[in-house]
Amino acid sequence: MKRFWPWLRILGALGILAVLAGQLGTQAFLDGLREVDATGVAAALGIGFATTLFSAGRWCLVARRLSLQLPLWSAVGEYYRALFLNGVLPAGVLGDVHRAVQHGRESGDVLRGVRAVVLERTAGQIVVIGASVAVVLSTPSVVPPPIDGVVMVAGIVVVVLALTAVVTGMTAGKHWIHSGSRWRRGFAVTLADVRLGLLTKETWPGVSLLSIATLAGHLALFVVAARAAGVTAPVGELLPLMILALLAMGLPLNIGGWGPREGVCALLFGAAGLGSAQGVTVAVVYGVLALVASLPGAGVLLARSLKSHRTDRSTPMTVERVVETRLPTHYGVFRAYGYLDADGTEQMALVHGEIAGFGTLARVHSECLTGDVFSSMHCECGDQLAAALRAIVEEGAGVLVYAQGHEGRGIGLLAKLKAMRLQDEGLDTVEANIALGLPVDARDYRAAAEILTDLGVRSVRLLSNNPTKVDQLKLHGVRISERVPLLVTPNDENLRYLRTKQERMHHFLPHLDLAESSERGQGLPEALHQ
Ligand SMILES: Nc1nc2c(ncn2[C@@H]2O[C@H](COP(=O)(O)OP(=O)(O)OP(=O)(O)O)[C@@H](O)[C@H]2O)c(=O)[nH]1
Ligand SMILES: [Zn+2]
Repeated sequence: MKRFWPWLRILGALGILAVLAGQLGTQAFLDGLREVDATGVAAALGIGFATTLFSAGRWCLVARRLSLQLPLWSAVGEYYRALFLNGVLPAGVLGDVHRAVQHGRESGDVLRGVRAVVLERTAGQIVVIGASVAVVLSTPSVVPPPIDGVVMVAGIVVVVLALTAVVTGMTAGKHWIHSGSRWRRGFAVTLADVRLGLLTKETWPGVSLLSIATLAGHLALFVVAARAAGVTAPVGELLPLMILALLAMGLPLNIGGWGPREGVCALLFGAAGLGSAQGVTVAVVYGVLALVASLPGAGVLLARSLKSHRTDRSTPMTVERVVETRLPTHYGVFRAYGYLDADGTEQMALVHGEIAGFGTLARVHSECLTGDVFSSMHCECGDQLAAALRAIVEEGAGVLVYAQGHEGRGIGLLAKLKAMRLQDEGLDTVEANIALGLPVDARDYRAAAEILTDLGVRSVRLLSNNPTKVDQLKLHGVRISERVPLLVTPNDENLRYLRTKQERMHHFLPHLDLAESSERGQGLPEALHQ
């Protein structure tokens, strides 16, 4: 079924267009294509910019609430590219799928990235459905059956789903967040994201306003299309028809929005006495203008592919592989690779099993003498090192790069010890570095990135909770297909330190919240431990 669905959509859209062409002749379509002039193109680009800005703003609001970084201008670029791809590729959603997965990968959390896009698009659809219900209730005379019925059913479905989400979120969701079952926990996390992304007072007013502004932009483009097609009816008379046409574009049976829109316009314009053929012409002009409005997306697509082509060209390596030897450990047997980096620092990587070039499970572990060797409870490095080696062996293959020169987040061992003393006196881990006149994080990831490349790793599933580490490795050309959490149980000694990492350095440490809300001493769900 999955394989046939895209073809079914295309066949559905083509079917609607063919029926319309059969009944009304192809003239209405040809008229539509002919009516687009320079003024129409300029209006489309201007309105398109405004609607893209509003939609991208909505995406930023939702994504940031889900703790994903997303600067507005990069969101605008991605949105443009998605609109263009939605318009030119079959199925009408591939651009959005690409945007969601890409952003999720860049943020190190694919599922969250996808949820952010689904939520912001859903918010837009809910506003269109709400406006359509308002049309049916206020001017039922312009909505012939079966369109009125379909709109009301859509409205009821939205209300029921929203109520179900709220009620389940307040009941099962609350308990399932602690469940041992991955599926239940996934469901609870999704519900929590729906609440965070759309329903809290920090998001819903902004998301609603931006969705209404986006809808207003689409309607303005429709009015431009109607005027270009020679329709002189007052805007007030046209708006209800256009709202319903926009709703139809959300139906799955379309190609880049084409198909249902033309069908619904033919029906509605016919019922309003404006002529079915005229309706199809308006819909076709709208389709062409919408495609024009998305054209900057083609520019973004080109610019991004040129950029990735450039970064793909290999830059000279600064690390030198010096030695390779077998290293049996308590966790399993590894191959140890010794390198010298550009500063002459000795580096080492451990490889287990046959690593695939893509999606390799990898850990870039910053050296921590106190944690890794002496099992210090001030930080969680030692436990993470053990958990990472265990996870790699369990996986059957993977890499651990032990990054020397990263001690104390790059400030060195003695400075770290001083920072730890300041923390005993009450400063937090960030304030302590600042008080010493040192950077909060001075780590350089170039050598680690080059070692991964040298070992033939093309993309990694990175064991880390640190978004900056993800960004830094990407900056040095490492492709990160997924960020895999590496959570270890906190103890009384490091809870405050971990909280600071969560709050001030934006590390993803959701288990701290779970630990706090679960009964004291009960610990964490076992599955959270790697
Ligand atoms: N300056 C300073 N460095 C510390 C402190 N505690 C641990 N470190 C160092 O922090 C480095 C680890 O960085 P973290 O920020 O804890 O974690 P991370 O490696 O960036 O993130 P993960 O990949 O999630 O483990 C190690 O090199 C430790 O030596 C501290 O209190 N002050
Ligand atoms: Zn440490």
